[in-house]
Amino acid sequence: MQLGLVGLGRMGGNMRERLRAAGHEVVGFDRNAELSDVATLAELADKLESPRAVWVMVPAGVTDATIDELAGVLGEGDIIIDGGNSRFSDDPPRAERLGEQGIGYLDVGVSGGVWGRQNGYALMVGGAQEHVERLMPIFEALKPEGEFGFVHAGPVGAGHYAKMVHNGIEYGLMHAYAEGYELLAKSELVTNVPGVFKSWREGTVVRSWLLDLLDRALDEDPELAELSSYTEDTGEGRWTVDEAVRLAVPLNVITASLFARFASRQDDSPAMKAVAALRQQFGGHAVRKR
Ligand SMILES: O=C(O)[C@H](O)[C@@H](O)[C@H](O)[C@H](O)COP(=O)(O)O
Repeated sequence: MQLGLVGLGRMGGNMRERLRAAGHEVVGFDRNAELSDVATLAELADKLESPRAVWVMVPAGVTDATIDELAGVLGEGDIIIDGGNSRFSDDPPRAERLGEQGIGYLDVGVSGGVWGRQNGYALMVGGAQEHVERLMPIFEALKPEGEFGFVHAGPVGAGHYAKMVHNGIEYGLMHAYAEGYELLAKSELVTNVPGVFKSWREGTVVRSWLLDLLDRALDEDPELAELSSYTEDTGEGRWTVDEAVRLAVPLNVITASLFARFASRQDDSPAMKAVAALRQQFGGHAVRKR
């Protein structure tokens, strides 16, 4: 089938390749003319037969502006799919705005990163059944082969909600492996830390794709000596914790792993300076000066 694809960066560009390899006709647009198949969104709309489907794969900050611009060149019966990491609460107002023009909307949480082109992308979809059915050939081509990797999770917003929780789990899992790494690296007994992680890849209870990727990273740099510990986040973990607060769900592990990222950005901790100062005040305990 035909699909418009807006945003041809690391994710969108690879998705275009996977879809074309499956026989779909993809018309891609990107602000970077070198990546783009067409010069404007209007040209993209012209190249597609009605009713059109256009998948948006842009960074979360520019999604609404992109969708609004796109809505200006689409019309009744068309569908816009947002496959970026948008906050789930942005989806219903978007769907309502588009619905006033007769444009359908699906939100899709897409997981798989740069490996998706080869392994397929796990898809978590929110929206109306009739819209999901229309996009099924595209979903089939993008998803991994096999039984799993696709869910119609619920109405508009449910796809991004499922992806948000997925990413919260991702934070927690990564952090558990990371803490195990630090303890092994500090131990006086274990001399082959990369070897321990490698051995865990088969047969153990903790084998997983993230573990495989940590093994890969340790193959490249056994002591992670090249890296700084500074770790970014792009919002999904914060939204997960916001939801946990709203619903009073005790998200101990995920919250701790989010806060560990914040701590990773500090050269010095103002909070721990305050603790050191207080110990000195009440107990005369020694402090270290800078
Ligand atoms: O499932 C995935 O493919 C990843 O989760 C992907 O979506 C991305 O790498 C994260 O959004 C990074 O999120 P942070 O920047 O918050 O770690």
